[in-house]
Amino acid sequence: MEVFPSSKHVQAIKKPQRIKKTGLVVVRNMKIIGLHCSSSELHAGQIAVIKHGSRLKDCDLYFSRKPCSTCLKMIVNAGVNRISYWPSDPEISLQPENPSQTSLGDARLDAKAVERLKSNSRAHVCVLLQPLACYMVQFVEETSLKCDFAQKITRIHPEFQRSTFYEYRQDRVKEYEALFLISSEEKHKEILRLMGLENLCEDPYFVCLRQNMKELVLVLATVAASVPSYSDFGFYLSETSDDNQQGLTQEIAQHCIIQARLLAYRTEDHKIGVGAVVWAERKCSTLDCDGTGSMYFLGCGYNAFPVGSEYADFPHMDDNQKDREIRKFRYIIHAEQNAITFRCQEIKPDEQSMIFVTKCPCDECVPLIKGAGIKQIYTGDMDSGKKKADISYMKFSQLRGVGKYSWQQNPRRMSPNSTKASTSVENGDLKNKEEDDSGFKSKRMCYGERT
Ligand SMILES: O=c1ccn([C@H]2C[C@H](O)[C@@H](COP(=O)(O)OP(=O)(O)OP(=O)(O)O)O2)c(=O)[nH]1
Repeated sequence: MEVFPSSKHVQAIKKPQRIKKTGLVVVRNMKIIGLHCSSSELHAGQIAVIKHGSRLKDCDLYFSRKPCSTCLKMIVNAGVNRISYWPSDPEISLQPENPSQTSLGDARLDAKAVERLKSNSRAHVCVLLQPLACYMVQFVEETSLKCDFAQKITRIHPEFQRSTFYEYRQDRVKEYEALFLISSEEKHKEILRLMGLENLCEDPYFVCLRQNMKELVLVLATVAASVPSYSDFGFYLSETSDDNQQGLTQEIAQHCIIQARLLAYRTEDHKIGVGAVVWAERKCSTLDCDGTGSMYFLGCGYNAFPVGSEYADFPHMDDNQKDREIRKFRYIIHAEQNAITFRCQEIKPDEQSMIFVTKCPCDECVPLIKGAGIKQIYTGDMDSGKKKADISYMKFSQLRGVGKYSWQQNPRRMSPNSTKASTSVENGDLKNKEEDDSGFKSKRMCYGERT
């Protein structure tokens, strides 16, 4: 969340600030009800209080940094159940070279106050960092290379398959390591001690902790590399879309589809994981106190059997297995279906709502998305037009009235000389040929940034 891209509007009015952001996930009864990100004015915990108020009672909060005393006192006061945090530099930085205005002395005082609040609060404040399952990194690597987004690039640029993918991943690893890890082991230990985590400073606990943190960063980077800003690929309005609407920037669209890809790993279908995230864009920008800007989270889901069912309750067979009676399709709840069922807010008809889904929505889901009032779909369309015995993907291309942003090569760049290119729709924007040519020069433009 903390790497949620700023909207163009925000970038234009605010000078870029070197603030290390904090991400926060709010969970109630095992369901995500909020995804937040600190802004230049507010910390993530403060944003959660503004957005959820006393509804935070009994919620579990997951912070990407240990919250400061200002945030902690308010969320403890709201009656949260558990606060978990990433064991690196806390919200008020304890790194001496940090350019923030707070002095190291103040940061130490705050760390002490946080410890006091922690020991006197009913909420359980802890580090939740389990070792990854065996082969998880390898599994994520293989499935990332096979996912619809990487596959579509590979069809046109076969070199992407391995070498370029790994180059992309390496760039992401560097970016995320700078954000989430402390390179010096000694400095990391010192910070852990100041945060009251001296028990993690001894080996083998310290080595294991750093190893787990590195592996998680690698998983995140691998998933992110499967939806890269590669060549002229991006989410562009499908030819069959009749909507002339404003799409998101490529950066935001890619960020949200990466969230969906991460969710897909929670699947209960051992053959394929599908993830879906629903966001909406607020009309009134005065309410944008969250680091996610005018975007706010509505819901998310992944493909799984009905809530409460056990592994052996339902069949797990697929289309390739002969006996139709014992196939999974009549039982499994699709990612979009879970996202819509467990949404935490209403879908407002006058606002732009959008679903990000890792697989082309099937014939069960297409009418559901439209009926729910979702205005845009961001997805891969590799399965579009496939007719199978139990699950088909015929309705997506026929869908009207919903903006379909499919992962593809920029349609205008594919035929720069054709007359169609001069009036084609890029993320809903009608542009003339002059603007179009400037898009070739500017990477931002060709990725469909809004102007
Ligand atoms: O819009 C959709 C479509 C499918 N799914 C899930 C349901 C199911 O768990 C899986 C089915 O995917 P698919 O159609 O690709 O079938 P498969 O299991 O991969 O079998 P096949 O080999 O026939 O492609 O994807 C969704 O969550 N949303």
